[in-house]
Amino acid sequence: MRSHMDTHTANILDGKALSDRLRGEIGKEAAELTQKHGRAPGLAVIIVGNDPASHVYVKNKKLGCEKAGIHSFSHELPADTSQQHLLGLISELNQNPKVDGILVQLPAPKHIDPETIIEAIDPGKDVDGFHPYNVGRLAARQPSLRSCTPYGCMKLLAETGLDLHGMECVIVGASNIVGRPMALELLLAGATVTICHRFTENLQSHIERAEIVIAAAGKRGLIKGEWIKQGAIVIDVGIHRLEDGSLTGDVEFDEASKKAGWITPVPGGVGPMTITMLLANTVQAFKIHVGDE
Ligand SMILES: Nc1nc(=O)c2c([nH]1)NC[C@@H]1CN(c3ccc(C(=O)N[C@@H](CCC(=O)O)C(=O)O)cc3)C=[N+]21
Ligand SMILES: [Mg+2]
Repeated sequence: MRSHMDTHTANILDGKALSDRLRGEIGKEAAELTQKHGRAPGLAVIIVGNDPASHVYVKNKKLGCEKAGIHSFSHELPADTSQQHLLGLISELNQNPKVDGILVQLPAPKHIDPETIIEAIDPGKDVDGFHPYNVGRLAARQPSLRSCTPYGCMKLLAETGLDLHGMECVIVGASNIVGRPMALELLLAGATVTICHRFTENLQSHIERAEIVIAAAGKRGLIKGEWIKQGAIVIDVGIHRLEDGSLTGDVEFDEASKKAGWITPVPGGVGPMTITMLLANTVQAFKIHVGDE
């Protein structure tokens, strides 16, 4: 394999292939645990409203569960579901011994406060890793359930075989669900971390010195290919649907590929890994609940 410094066309970090491999391992472990404990790991998925894109994601999560031998419990609620009703359902699922993981698909309708919902989930069942308890565990270097997208990005980075200690990492985007936990993951791995966000001045100057770029701004084509440092690793968390139905990311892929040593495609990069880590977290939550940890 080529080293990360001498290429002119980037190596592809194939999230689909890595997902297939990891889901095979997760499925094997789920089968062993089902045999040993007499029940399968269970994931409850709640979706409020009828956003078509959200329904596609939820369908893919349920399909992923099925294939990995994880039982999925589906709760599809109308858009006018009250926050109180949703909190009642979460409380029931928190008590349900067959449910190891609870996921409330976001975004929820405007009359529902996502922070209140996330905090209502038992941290031991928070397979999204969004609860402040789980974010705090990661911040304190004692990770428990880790946020799926950053966790998936760490698995992709591990595929390069490179030691992350002392690497210059630049994250673009400071959201609760990607940028911030991503910084905590990279810090835990020994990297030097910069988070850029909407108030950052001269984004280009930060990208130009980055050995690892994590693009999670949610702005199509924000990261210009010519900014990328020769040989850098580029992880594109962005996902944008174009008018012709195709998907693209936050990075100018073709141009960036000429500079990067490694790059994730969109689709087929971070997206499948997010669902894979959700399945991994559900198996981990099961082990926590049955005391098999
Ligand atoms: N509570 C919660 N947890 C989430 O993890 C969560 C969420 N809410 N809300 C929405 C975002 C988005 N998300 C994605 C998952 C998989 C792909 C994925 O598999 N993408 C495929 C393409 C899929 C397609 O064709 O549309 C790919 O990149 O190859 C993308 C995005 C999880 N999210
Ligand atoms: Mg952001």
